[in-house]
Amino acid sequence: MTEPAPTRPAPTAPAPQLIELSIGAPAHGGHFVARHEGRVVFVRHALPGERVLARVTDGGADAGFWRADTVEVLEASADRVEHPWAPADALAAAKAGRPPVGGAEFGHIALAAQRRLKGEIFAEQLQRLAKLEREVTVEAPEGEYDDGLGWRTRAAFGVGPDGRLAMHAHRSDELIPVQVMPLAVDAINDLRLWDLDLTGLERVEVAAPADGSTPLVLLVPAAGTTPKRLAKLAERIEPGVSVAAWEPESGRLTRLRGRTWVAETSGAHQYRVTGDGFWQIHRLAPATLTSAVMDGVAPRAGERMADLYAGAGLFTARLADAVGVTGNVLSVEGSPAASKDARKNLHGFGQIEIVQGKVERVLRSQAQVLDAVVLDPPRAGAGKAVVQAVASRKPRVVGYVACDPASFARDLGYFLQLGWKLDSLRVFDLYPHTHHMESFAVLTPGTN
Ligand SMILES: C[S@@+](CC[C@H](N)C(=O)[O-])C[C@H]1O[C@@H](n2cnc3c(N)ncnc32)[C@H](O)[C@@H]1O
Repeated sequence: MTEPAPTRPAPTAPAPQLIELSIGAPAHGGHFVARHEGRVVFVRHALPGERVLARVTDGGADAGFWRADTVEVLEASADRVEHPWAPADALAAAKAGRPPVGGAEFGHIALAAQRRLKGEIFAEQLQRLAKLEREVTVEAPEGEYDDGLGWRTRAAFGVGPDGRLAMHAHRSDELIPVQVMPLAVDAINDLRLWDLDLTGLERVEVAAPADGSTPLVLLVPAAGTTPKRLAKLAERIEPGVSVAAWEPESGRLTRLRGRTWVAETSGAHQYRVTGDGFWQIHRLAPATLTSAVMDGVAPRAGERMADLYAGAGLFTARLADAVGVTGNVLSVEGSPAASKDARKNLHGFGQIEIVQGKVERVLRSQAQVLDAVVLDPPRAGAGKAVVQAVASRKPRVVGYVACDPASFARDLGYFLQLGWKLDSLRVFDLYPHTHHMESFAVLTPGTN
């Protein structure tokens, strides 16, 4: 089952506040399916086979389904463990009379069971959306800590009305104070942002490269905050860290101290990533995914390739190394800032053509023949038009990196309809303690 679309008709009558439920299968989106008087309830913070008391967070007499958060476990699964992060622990939060923060909704599940459940969810999406039966095993990235913590090189925080560091509850505007975030790398926690009075900010975002190079703190000002106040705030942040003011609506990025970008490393390459530009979040993701892409697509010297949704050029550089000076890599990225970074990062390669623009438009305007294509779209996936445009270039192989099993399965369905087959699929647990996962599929022309 898939997480339902966010918009539903407004309920006209209130649901009971607390209900007792028997928990069934996992559903995509971090929920588990239960039924109450015949109605489907999507329950968070539970486990299959459990009996729980849950608070209805979204429901009404005429609603097609309800949502609920577990507040007490009446019969626990053997896979239930102590949550590693108190603000995200639903049971502790219920006792304290507040909702849990989002971002670690699988923390109550043993890591091995998290991966097993993710495999089941992925397989269900394949079966439902691509009509493909396949068992899915979820791999831990090589070098992962055994507690699955300390992986996030990027973190975004809110600021509470008292000026303290906070995070949002799931699907809510409510801000819950937070301190140490155990999912983050040490360099983020070492900043001790929770000690600061952040009044005047709406949000703080931190990027801390896995190789230990200088972190960047982005201060997102609340309306009316003066440049003087931002400069004062920047002074209070640990020395040796870059600080910039960032206004997401205008895209304006103002240097307050150090640089407005971080230097990331993957293999022999260095990448500049400006502001909130995209970089894979797990400290091991760049190596894990690059190695999967290179093994799966096996680029050959002299080939013509495309790296679509290329970001700062993580895969482009490695593909260019492999095809060499007689080959060619078309690197397409939609964000002007990320594309500018890619231009800087890849300027040493004569065989790379960087194009800034939407993939769907660029593919329409370029008639280049392609031997192989790598695509790594955002959560919404590539969509039918891009799949058709890619397949029409008749590449020998397509490598599809995906962070959402539902949009991937939908796009895979389009490839299958066009006479392509799924050669191999790897799913990686690059978001431990959350319901998210990352996958890499190798697709080739021909039928399964
Ligand atoms: C999941 S990230 C992958 C980036 C890169 N492959 C990496 O691993 O670092 C997706 C990228 O696609 C870009 N993007 C989103 N929609 C796009 C579109 N329609 N056309 C081109 N790029 C797009 C985003 O700006 C983002 O950089």
